[in-house]
Amino acid sequence: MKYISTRGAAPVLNFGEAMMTGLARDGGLYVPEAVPVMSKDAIAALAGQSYEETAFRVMRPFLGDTFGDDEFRGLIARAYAGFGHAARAPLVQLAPNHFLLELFHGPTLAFKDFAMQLIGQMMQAALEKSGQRITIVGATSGDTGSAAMEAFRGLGNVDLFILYPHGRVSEVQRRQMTTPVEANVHALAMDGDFDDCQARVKDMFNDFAFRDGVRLAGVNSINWARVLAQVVYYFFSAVALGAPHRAVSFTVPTGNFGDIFAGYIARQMGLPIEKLVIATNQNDILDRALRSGAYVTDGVKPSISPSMDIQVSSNFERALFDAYGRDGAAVAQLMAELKAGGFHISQGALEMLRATFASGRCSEEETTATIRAAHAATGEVLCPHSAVGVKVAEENLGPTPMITLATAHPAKFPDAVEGAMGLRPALPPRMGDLYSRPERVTRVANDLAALQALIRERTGH
Ligand SMILES: N[C@@H](CCOP(=O)(O)O)C(=O)O
Repeated sequence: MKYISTRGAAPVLNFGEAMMTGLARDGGLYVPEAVPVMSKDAIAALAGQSYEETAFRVMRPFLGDTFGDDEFRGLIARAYAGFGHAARAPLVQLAPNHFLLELFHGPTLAFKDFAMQLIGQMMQAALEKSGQRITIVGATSGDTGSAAMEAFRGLGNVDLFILYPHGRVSEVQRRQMTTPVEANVHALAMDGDFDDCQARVKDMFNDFAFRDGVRLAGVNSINWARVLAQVVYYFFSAVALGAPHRAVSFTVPTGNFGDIFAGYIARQMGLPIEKLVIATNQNDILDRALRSGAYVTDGVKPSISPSMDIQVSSNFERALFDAYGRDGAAVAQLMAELKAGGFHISQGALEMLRATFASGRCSEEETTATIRAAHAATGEVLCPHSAVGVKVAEENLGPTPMITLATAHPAKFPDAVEGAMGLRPALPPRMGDLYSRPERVTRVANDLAALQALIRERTGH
């Protein structure tokens, strides 16, 4: 299995190399040269299997010889052992044809744990073999950062730096990043919004002297391994509802486009997915782009679903690569135009995207109303991101079962949930002392050179 860049001008890599590389050296994102297809029988045989076994069978064809089978099974087992639900990703029924996939039973209470716990294991195994030490720099609007801290804290061969937008994540998210005591993890509160944080991370990857000097790696969904690990729960939930004999649709609360792109890969692998519905909050660039063809940034607006406060959705580049017939030069041109504010998607590419994705937007008031209504109707307490998904899913219900991804636990956003339904969701007992733990954070300016100096100093490079 080979991996190529969406901009067509970076070395072709194997899985292990792509995982440790993060962003391609031409600024693009790695994707498989060809997506392996699972036969109908192989999908049917996933029925009744554990989450771990499903992960093994779905991911194995993408790995080449990076890990042996027994080794990979061991990594998967360790990754999911700490989840707080025996099913790992339980399905809850909300309405006759509407299901919620609870992806918040991992250690940091967000869907990011599914991939981050596993790539933590995979990267650690790869580093033990190579004897290397790496520096991971990630950007977060709240959930990726906490999941990465949890997966990499205390590892001897990794220094982890997480950039988050100062004042724009929930208190629980912030404390999850600022309270780990291990010296190898660093929370950096940066001036600006998530797009600024993500842009500085990409700048660091595009500065080869810095990148090679600190041995830079990434754990955002620019890293293909992150996306791949998220493909698994599409299979797991769809099979539980009768795939491959019955098609399903998914609605995905979307910010950086990585989670829904994982659904797109599942569809390419042969999972019968009828519709993939993009659900956005008031930062609705993806919904606008799909409706009008204009992908134009408009400034990030803070919302009660902060993890989705994003305008530049990194993984949309992967979808564009396919929509433009895998023409790397065309994608590179679009990304250059994006730096200047935006671009227009060609008619052919737009038709391809619309054949796969639908979209919808949820305002702040609608998010609050959905939290309230879902609780009254079903007893389910939604986080604001999941509420965005449920509201948009309700507009897209039809004869095909709809699965909405519940991306985070409501207790990560207690103010928003309490504001909506008058009840303050409690953190699980194991996190009960989160509010009393001392915080450790460095305030940083949105300044590439200063950030690089700080990282060099702390890593000794
Ligand atoms: N919503 C994310 C933003 C980063 O996304 P990623 O999937 O590329 O890591 C967050 O919560 O940090």
